[in-house]
Amino acid sequence: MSRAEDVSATAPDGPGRPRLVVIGPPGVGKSTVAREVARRLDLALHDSDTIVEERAGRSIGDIFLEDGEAAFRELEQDAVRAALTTTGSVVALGGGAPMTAAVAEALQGHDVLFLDVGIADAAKRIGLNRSRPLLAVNPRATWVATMEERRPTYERLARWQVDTAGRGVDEVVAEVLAVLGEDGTQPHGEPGGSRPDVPDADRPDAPGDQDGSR
Ligand SMILES: Nc1ncnc2c1ncn2[C@@H]1O[C@H](COP(=O)(O)OP(=O)(O)OP(=O)(O)O)[C@@H](O)[C@H]1O
Ligand SMILES: O=C(O)C1=C[C@@H](O)[C@@H](O)[C@H](O)C1
Ligand SMILES: [Mg+2]
Repeated sequence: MSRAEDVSATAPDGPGRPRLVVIGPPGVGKSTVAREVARRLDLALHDSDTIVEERAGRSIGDIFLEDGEAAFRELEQDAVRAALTTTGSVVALGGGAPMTAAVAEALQGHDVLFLDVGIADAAKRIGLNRSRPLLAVNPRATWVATMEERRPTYERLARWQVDTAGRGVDEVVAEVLAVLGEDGTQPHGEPGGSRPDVPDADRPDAPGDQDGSR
C-alpha cells in the first residue's frame, strides 16, 4: 500500500503541521486532488470523512440518519483535529467542516487551499444523485445555496484558491503542486514568492484576525 492510500483512522496525537489542507464544496474534487497530490509527493493522506467513517464503523449517510447532523459535526471536528496533528501530510476536509467555528479556529495558521467550482461542473462530477445527506432533497438548489453561504468562509480561511471549473484532475493537481512550489518555482504567497494568491491582510493568520470571529 502506498503512503497516499494509507488513510489513518487514528492520526497521532501531538503538535503537527500538515503540508496542505484542502477545503471546498461537495464534489469539487477535494478527496481526489488531495490523494493525487499526496501520491505525487509521497506524503500521507488524511480525509476527515474517511476518518469519521472508520472510527464510527458506519457510513456518513447512516450517521446522519441515525444520530443527526449535530452528532456528525462532533465526530467531524474530532477527525479534523486529529488530522491537523499530523506533520507533512495532505489533509482533505469534508465540505461542511470549515463551517464549524471550532474547526475554522483550528485551521488558523495552516496552509489551507480552497478548491473552487461552480454548479455546472459540480453537478457533472457528482451527478447530484449520490448519497450525500445534505443534498438528498433538491440537490442542485441546495448545492448553490450552501455554496453561497460557505464561500466567504472558504475564502477567508484559504491561503490559496484554485479554480477547478472546466479543468481535469491532472490540470488541477499541477496547479496545486505549483502553489506549493513543487514544480521548481517558489511557493505562491511565500516571502520572496512571485504570485501571492491571497493578499497578506486576508490570510487567516494575519495580525488583527486573531479573535476567531468567523
Ligand atoms: N477536476 C476534476 N475534473 C473532473 N472530475 C473530477 C475532478 N475532480 C474530481 N473529479 C471527480 O468528481 C467526483 C467527486 O470528487 P471527490 O469525491 O474527490 O470530491 P470531494 O470534493 O471530495 O467531495 P465530497 O465533499 O463529497 O467529499 C469524483 O468522481 C472525481 O473523480
Ligand atoms: O458539505 C457537507 O456538509 C458535507 C460534505 C461531505 O464531505 C460530508 O462531510 C458530509 O456529507 C457533509
Ligand atoms: Mg471528499
